[in-house]
Amino acid sequence: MSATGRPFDDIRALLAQMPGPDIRARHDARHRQEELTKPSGSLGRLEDIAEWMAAWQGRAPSVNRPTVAIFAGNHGVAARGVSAYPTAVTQAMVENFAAGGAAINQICATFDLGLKVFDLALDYPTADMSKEPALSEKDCAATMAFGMECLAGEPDLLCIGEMGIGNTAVAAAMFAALFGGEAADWVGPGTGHDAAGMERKRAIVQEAIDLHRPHFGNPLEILRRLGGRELAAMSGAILAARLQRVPVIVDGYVATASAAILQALDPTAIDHCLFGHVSAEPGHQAALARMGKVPLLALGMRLGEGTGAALAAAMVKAAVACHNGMATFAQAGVPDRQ
Ligand SMILES: Cc1cc2ncn([C@H]3O[C@H](COP(=O)(O)O)[C@@H](O)[C@H]3O)c2cc1C
Ligand SMILES: O=C(O)c1cccnc1
Repeated sequence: MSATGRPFDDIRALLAQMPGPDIRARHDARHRQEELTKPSGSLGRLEDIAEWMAAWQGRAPSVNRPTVAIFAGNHGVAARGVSAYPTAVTQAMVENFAAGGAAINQICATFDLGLKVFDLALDYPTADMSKEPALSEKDCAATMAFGMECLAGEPDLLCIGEMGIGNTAVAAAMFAALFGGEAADWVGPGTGHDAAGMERKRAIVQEAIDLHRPHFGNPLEILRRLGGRELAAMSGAILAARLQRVPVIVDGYVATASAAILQALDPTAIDHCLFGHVSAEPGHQAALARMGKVPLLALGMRLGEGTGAALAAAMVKAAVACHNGMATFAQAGVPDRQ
């Protein structure tokens, strides 16, 4: 953290240092696609993915250390009943991740993905966003810096997921702050709510929107006032990945809110991100559309914990395997088009 200035100044300084895509590597990948033994363009989006990987890795694409990072945090606002489940589930699920009993463990095992779980002061929920800012500027910036640590194992493809009871309410408030509209436009059932639960969730998210509205012009203020620790850590992780030229796959509704903060700070800040799936949480499609992002998968999932991103990572691995392992027309002696 800088000795002078405000904690967020360091984040802004990093945003100013973001590398762009490697045009040469992308061009080389495009060229190779044309020589592989398939009709031109026939691998559809897999071809775009191979080029996107090359552009952000700055070389011929490869996936040797794909990693799912799950960030876990607790939210003061959860005590008001915005979730169908109790706050204790966050810690219990972190233990379940460690024991191998969660959906994400099985998906990672199926596709040979590494899994890292970062729990963020679970015994100390953030302040209730409906009453006060969830985090101080200092804590928010420090938590973003902590999120950057997930690059330590040098992943070459990073999937971003989260665990935090109540965080679909938090994400809904953040989307309203970033994209406009009211709570009703962004609040969905999350883990599942009856009509009364939905009504309560909407009312509480609306309180948070009304309280913090004067600050909606500043994306980092939105993150600290309405977000929480896992949201801040995911924003930091996505930014750090960019700085280290690591392509990112963003998970569902909640992880997308962290990416949206970075895009609001700089429209190019999430060009190295692929959106793994569209969640069944109703606001996710709307948020992705606002961000100009087309998700890879649509499986009707609404779990979080990195599951949609991890499934998409399997597609990225397949795209890169085709790109690197297929024979060219010349190698295979297959006649090219006339
Ligand atoms: C057992 C269980 C496992 C989960 N894994 C992810 N989430 C997901 O649900 C939470 C958000 O939904 P809400 O805002 O309604 O609380 C997050 O923790 C998210 O990752 C889970 C939720 C539960 C209950
Ligand atoms: O899409 C998500 O990220 C999501 C949806 C419901 C519950 N938790 C997370």
